[in-house]
Amino acid sequence: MASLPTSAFIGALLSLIIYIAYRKCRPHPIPGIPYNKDSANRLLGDLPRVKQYARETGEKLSWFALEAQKMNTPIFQVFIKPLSKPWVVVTDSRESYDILLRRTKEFDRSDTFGNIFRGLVPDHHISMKSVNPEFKAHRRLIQDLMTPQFLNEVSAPRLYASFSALFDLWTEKARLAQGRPFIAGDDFFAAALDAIWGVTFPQDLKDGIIHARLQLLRSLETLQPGSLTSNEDDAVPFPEPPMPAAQGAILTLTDSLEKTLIAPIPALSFKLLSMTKAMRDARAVKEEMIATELARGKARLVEQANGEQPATRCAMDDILRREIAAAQKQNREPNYDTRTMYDELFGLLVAGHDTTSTTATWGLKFLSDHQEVQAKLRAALHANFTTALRENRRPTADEIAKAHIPYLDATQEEIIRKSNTGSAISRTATTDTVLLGHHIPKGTTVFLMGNGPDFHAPPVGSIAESARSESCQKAKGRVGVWDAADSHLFKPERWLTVDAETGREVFDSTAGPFLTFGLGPRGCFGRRMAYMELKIVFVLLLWDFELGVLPENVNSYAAVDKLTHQPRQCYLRLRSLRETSSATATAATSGDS
Ligand code: HEM
Repeated sequence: MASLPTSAFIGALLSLIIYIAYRKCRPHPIPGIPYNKDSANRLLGDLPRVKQYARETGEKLSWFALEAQKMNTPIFQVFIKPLSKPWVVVTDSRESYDILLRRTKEFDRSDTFGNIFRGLVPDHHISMKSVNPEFKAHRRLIQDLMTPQFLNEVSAPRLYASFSALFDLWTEKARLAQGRPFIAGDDFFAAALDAIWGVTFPQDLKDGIIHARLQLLRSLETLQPGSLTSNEDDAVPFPEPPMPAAQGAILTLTDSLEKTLIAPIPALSFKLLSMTKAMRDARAVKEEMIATELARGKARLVEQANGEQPATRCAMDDILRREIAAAQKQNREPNYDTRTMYDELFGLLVAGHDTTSTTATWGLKFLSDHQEVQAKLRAALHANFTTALRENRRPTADEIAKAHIPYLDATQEEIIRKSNTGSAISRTATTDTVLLGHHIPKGTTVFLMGNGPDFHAPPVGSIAESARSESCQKAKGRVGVWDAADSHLFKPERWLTVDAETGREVFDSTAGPFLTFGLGPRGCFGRRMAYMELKIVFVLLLWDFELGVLPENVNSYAAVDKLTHQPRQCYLRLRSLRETSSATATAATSGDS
């Protein structure tokens, strides 16, 4: 047994070791940048506060915006990852634009953002640094997918067909619901998945989720007894066919991505998550689906090269053709069954459906709540698509693509701005640098918030012009600023101005800042497709329906931060405006399967 002085010595030594370990492990603030003092004294830093906020609200990223307001500063630091550098948060649009557009040598794809995807799609370019030669090779593989030719010839017809099918489904729902509200968000997510699936693989629309839902509803004369209550504000439940296995797998896998967003050790959390049966099954289904599609694609390309089939076009076939061309140039055999192929293809499905559908579902809510915007936009559409109106049909994909309607552009941009689908963009400092006069050590993650001060709320704090970088000072005035009194409101008119020469109302894309797609060389790759998709959606939606005012109990603006910032509730109360039967109109206008 140790004598008393020895025990005291061991106790003191242990206390010292614990104290040194605590000093080492607790957050180490970057000098000069504001932070929460209590958090700096906690081993887990700000993490417990964010987690509590997330438990209470379902949101994570709005916590950062609120923190800026509480501290009244456009730059501060938070301690989210134990044993790691603090994250620096910026809520100033000029500085954020400067980092994303002009300081790309100092700031690259962030490790935090990359880690979200690294577990699920380790070989997708989204998690790679821009200086990685692999990044450029991956981008070359998919570069054609956002060209006007691919978008107009391949994407547009498929997007048009998928959303026409969705609106056919909603015509049936409107008929059966008899003026009552119903859940619309889930249908929209399904339609967006059908759409990007059909752009990526040569999938028949009839194998999609919406077609199955439509078939089921068309077979119903009326709903089950009890579905329609006497209260016209009660939401109507609709029966749903089972989710096809492959699409179900994609949804399970997409949902898993959000779990690593604020995990202390993202790789470990993803590993643990991957061990669950649901994830193992989903991954197996996804791998088999892509393997089957790749095998069919290869066979198709051989037949096409032999002149046995006309050339098909979908994203996968384009990517395969690119790989063949690259292999020929490098005098090697083409590599089809690579992780790169699997991950880039899967990445299109994930990045291409969750984001657009989140944005559009917010749009459904804004339009339902702003009857005046809806009426004005519908009038603008009727004034523009006069032939379609006269012929009592939907505008075609081609007519929509060619239309220039300032109020449509303005409404769409305002939906994108207000949706906050991507609420924050992050970058990692690739070198020691300076931000708003503060030293930023190499390796620090910087969060550029697009959801609070300066974007949707009055700016906070004040910034001396001399504290800004030279490039930021030079770019002053290139993008407008929002009126602090109404930046929180949904107001499409903020994007309109009068052309001094013609006196006409025009859309001004630089009227003010938003970060929904990120910006710069690592901004959203699919932005053009997203714009095309949203344009088709909002034209067809307002052509086909009047979106009624919703009862309060199904019209909350509460959100949940998953991979995107999604509304918790997305209901619609629809009145069909189409005089012809949906089936006839679709056949006449889509010109697609
Ligand atoms: C409204 C729809 C969309 C929104 C709001 C959105 C938002 C974003 C955001 C915020 C980023 C990160 C940007 C940054 O760090 O600066 C991103 C990246 C990306 N998005 Fe989108 N996106 C949308 C649609 C799409 C579509 C349709 C596709 C493809 C079919 C797509 C593919 C990608 C890819 C591949 C990246 C990674 C780019 C890179 O790492 O360089 N996105 N998107």
